[in-house]
Amino acid sequence: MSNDMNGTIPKIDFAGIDPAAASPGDGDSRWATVRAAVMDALIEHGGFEAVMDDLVAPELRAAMLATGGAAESLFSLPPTTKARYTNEKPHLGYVSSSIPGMPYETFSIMDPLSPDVVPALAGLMWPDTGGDSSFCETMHAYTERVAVLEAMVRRMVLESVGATAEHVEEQSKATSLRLRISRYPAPGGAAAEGRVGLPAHRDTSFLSVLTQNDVDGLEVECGRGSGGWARPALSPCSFLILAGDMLKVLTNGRVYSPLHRVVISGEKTRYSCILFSNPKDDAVVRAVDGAVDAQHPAVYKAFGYAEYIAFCFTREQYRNPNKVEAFAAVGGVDG
Ligand SMILES: O=C(O)CCC(=O)C(=O)O
Ligand SMILES: [Fe+2]
Repeated sequence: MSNDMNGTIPKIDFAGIDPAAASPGDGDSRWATVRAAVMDALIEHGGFEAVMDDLVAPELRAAMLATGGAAESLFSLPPTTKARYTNEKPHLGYVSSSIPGMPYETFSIMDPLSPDVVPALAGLMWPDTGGDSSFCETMHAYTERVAVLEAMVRRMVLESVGATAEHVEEQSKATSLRLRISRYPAPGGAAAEGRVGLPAHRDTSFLSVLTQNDVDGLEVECGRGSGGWARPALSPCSFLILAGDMLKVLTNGRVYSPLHRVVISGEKTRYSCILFSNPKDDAVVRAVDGAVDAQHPAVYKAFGYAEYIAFCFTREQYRNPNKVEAFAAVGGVDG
């Protein structure tokens, strides 16, 4: 697709980190080592591949993403059925791309761990059976496991910029999760070079944790835009972590929010599953106290997340790759 595909992003092994430990604490040297690697990767590239063998059991992963799994069963429904999953917000619910040559479809599910949310989706999709219980169980179990990794990485970042345990806790309460499941049909021989499945953009989230079936496609800019593009080949036990614009704000600009895109080639349909963490709509987003000092003056003004999202969806801003700078940079746009 691009002539600049020579980038790489770091791979970080989470072995030895116990996600069940309520309080890994500063005395835990393995935690501190992984935390330092996470922070370096997010500062340098805004993303990394997390390898965590025991986070999601192979059967659960297959039930979600393999042939016949929850993602495939959802997208196999007739278009009129899928279209029932609507939301008044433009980025939520079921969306199919209206761009010719880009037959991408996605379900964006707000608060996927709230007990009624996935059953409500299943009830709309399979009204005759009142919702499919194995679908609901798979979606819930999968999201719960990936959320453990998301919370760990967010905590590592916050600790790295001086947040106290209370602040980490407070920040968690102001965070909501969104699950996005997407399908990118195989272009087949017609697109030997690859077809853009999703144009380059930055995520508005704190963090995005991505898994996929066995079809690669995600490309990430490296080195804060100066290191070429990487196309990580994800293994079944790896998770691609990307920082979004809101994490950049929390860390007072230290963490980078990389451009990324999806480019599809080959004969096999790609399914991806992304867990996003975002500020709640009524949250005020501002840098963590410890991230602002004499050496690091505030880069962004504090702002309401709902106002920011409304700004992102205006016609003028929709394609702007530097929305957070346009909205909240101290002293105007500074890139
Ligand atoms: O589906 C993917 O691989 C990436 C999608 C993405 O970047 C997004 O939904 O924000
Ligand atoms: Fe994205």
